[in-house]
Amino acid sequence: MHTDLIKDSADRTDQSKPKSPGKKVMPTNIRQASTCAVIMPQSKQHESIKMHDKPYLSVRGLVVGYDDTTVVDKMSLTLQQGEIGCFLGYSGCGKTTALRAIAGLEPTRQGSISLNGQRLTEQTARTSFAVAPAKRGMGMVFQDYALFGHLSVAKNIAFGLNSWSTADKKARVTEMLNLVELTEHASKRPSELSGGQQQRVALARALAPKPQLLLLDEPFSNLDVVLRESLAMNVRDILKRTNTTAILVTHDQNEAFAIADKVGVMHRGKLVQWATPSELYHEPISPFVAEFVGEGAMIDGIIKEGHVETALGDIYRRMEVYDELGQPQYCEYDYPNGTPIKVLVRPDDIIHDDDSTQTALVVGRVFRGANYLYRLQLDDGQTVLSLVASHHNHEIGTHIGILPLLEHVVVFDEKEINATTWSEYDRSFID
Ligand SMILES: Nc1ncnc2c1ncn2[C@@H]1O[C@H](COP(=O)(O)OP(=O)(O)OP(=O)(O)O)[C@@H](O)[C@H]1O
Repeated sequence: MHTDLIKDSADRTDQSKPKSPGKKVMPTNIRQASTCAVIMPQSKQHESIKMHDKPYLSVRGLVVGYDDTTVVDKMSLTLQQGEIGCFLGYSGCGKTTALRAIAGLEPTRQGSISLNGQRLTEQTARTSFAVAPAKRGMGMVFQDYALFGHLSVAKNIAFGLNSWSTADKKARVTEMLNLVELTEHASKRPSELSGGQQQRVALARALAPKPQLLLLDEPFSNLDVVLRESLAMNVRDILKRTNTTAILVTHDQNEAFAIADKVGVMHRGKLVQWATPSELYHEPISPFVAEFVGEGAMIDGIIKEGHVETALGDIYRRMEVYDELGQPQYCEYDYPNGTPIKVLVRPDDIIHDDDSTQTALVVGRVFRGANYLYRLQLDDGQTVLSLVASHHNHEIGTHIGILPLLEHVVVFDEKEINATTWSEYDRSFID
């Protein structure tokens, strides 16, 4: 509903609308949604700004399946050169199949893939062709690294450089060893290295031939959980230094957020949302994404004139609206009074404040080192989460003061299919 194009002719350039979403100014002329231009989340806003930049990687309507089962269902995404993308989702949702299809290792049933201006595959009613995997200029890093156990680290890295001159090959291997900080281990066999070091050899081997696109399938899954996030940051650093465009598959959200510029949440073969980590967290497009990415709670709300009533208090609404150039505008939404909605409340939206008159009952807590994650019950029985510095140690069964900061919330309509990002009005204009 709200994410669709809404017809406008009236006054797209109305000067009464504030131009910055951060600026707390109430529009003098509150209007209905039907008089506004385009309503879309910020993720789409970025897309619209980049609309005219030709993407480096473009996947359009990709369908992949086995027998009569569709495993990847109309996947579309783009990446600019040097960007790192990631497929994130539960086991069996189709991440690896999508990656393998991009590599050309799985036949596609529909759709097209283009990389660096070259069409790699296209399956339509009229055309059907696919470039062979070896000719796609892609590198792959597998879950088990697939290193050659009988070859040294240096020879593993040189493996894909057969067509290079001896001098160029030597220089490239030296450069790669340096990049992944394994120079002193050049003559060792993979079995003499730690898991993290083996993973870096696999990365260096895949990067050595300068692939146009690097594909990484769960590259950290064999490693210590504690090390994964820092290794993911390390890999990101290497990819950024070499301006490598890459796609990674993982089911670990922290890993995805640590490494990727764009994360695609997959659910039952569909790419539900393709956006930056911050957009996924703050502007999830559906309740599935909201619940899958990050922690939080959905609480009930009801539309009333000028605000939304919730158990945490009233939220005064201002829906963010973007014109066709992606510039923020403001607009009233068109939910009628009395419409029930869901409001996404993240743990950082609920601030603990001993002086607040609003309180909630502590019904659970998890120690997280620097923080406690408290589960708090509101007066009407609904629960929310709150991140509180760990020196505030409150027992289960006690009441603590809370200050809800619902200045920027995501709401879902009653059918739970449409998300809208709202900012709060400055209440002083309304009181
Ligand atoms: N070669 C195959 N033949 C038939 N079905 C397959 C084949 N490969 C995968 N599948 C099925 O396709 C679905 C998606 O598999 P895929 O490996 O892409 O999922 P995934 O999201 O990568 O899972 P995981 O995180 O467990 O690796 C699964 O139901 C799987 O059983």
